[in-house]
Amino acid sequence: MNPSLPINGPVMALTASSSPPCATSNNDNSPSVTSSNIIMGVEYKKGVKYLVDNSKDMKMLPPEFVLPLPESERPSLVIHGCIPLIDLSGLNGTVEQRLSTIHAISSASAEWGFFRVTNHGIKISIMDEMLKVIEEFFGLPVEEKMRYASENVMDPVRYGTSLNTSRKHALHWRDFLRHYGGPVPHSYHLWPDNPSSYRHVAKEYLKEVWQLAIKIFGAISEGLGLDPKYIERSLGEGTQIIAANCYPPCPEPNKTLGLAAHSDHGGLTILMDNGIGLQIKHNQTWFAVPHIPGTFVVNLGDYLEILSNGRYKSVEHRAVVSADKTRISVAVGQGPEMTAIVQPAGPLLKEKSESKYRPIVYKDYIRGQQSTIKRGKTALHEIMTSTDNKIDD
Ligand SMILES: O=C(O)CCC(=O)C(=O)O
Ligand SMILES: [Fe+2]
Repeated sequence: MNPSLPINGPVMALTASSSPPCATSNNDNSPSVTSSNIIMGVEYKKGVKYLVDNSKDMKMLPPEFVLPLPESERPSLVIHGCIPLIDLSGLNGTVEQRLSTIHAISSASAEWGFFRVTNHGIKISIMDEMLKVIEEFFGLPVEEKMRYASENVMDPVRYGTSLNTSRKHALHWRDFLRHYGGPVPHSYHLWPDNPSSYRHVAKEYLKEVWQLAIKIFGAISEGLGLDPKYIERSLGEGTQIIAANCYPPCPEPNKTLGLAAHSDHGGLTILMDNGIGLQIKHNQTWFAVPHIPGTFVVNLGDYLEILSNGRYKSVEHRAVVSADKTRISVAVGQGPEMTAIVQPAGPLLKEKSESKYRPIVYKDYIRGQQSTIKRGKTALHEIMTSTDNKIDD
């Protein structure tokens, strides 16, 4: 990568299910997990689904999962509606339509760091197939999933639960499968081979998602006044990471989270799911993201916040859980190649001293961000303020 490089639509009515939260808190890191790996007689590292399936009649949330959330951060304290929705077909339309779509993407990126897209060009059939193989994966016997178990955050393929189980932290109600994708699928031979169609379907899906990301990166580049290929070029060979999440039904959903508040490390995360659960923080308020089949949710990650020198903000988001439904989400992050130096785009700075972020190698940033049990945007704030390039975890 070149070292100098590193959402508008119908606005729905606001309907508050309760008053909006106002305080930000990232304090979900109380060390409440005991050194034992056993919860209710079950090895919790095998996953929340395994725990639920093997603890008869779980009526209360095991204390290890109780997150010390202040009242204002409770999952049910959320606003519904008002999420930007962008019709991407405008990018292939007339000059006016293109400009108006680019404008919509720029303003959503600046105001929300988040938007939803329709007419994105990815067939519904491949989206459905991808969701199906992920559902099948999480439904496999635990021994099969544990073939991919790893606590090393940099391993190319990982099955696991909560955040980072090598560190003590209050547990999160979530199992995950993560692995690298394309654009060059180096680790393809390590991807799950069960279900048997997994590799084929995931490869196809990840290729399509990468192309969609490149289209949106182009619009974002133009919106920033950069060459349309600027961000694409900054990615070099690029890194794509899929994080598929499974959130089983939870006995006391208001006391825990599937995934605590965080921002993603890459440029753009493109996400689909099979139900509601994603929440995003906007103006210090948590908004519930509705589930609209056939559309994608697009999150701006830290890489774009840094590249834009803070003009666009990576969105803080979290996943809440439900009392009666299993939710699956498939989040795919697109970022630069691992050795890329992440820093603001040269053409956006008149003087070097205008840079608000210290340069950092992308791999080091991911390692720090994934290892930390501090949540929110702590990793990003640390590279804004620290005098060295190390993220303190
Ligand atoms: O499940 C969700 O909606 C959020 C997933 C997510 O934020 C992630 O995997 O980074
Ligand atoms: Fe995320």
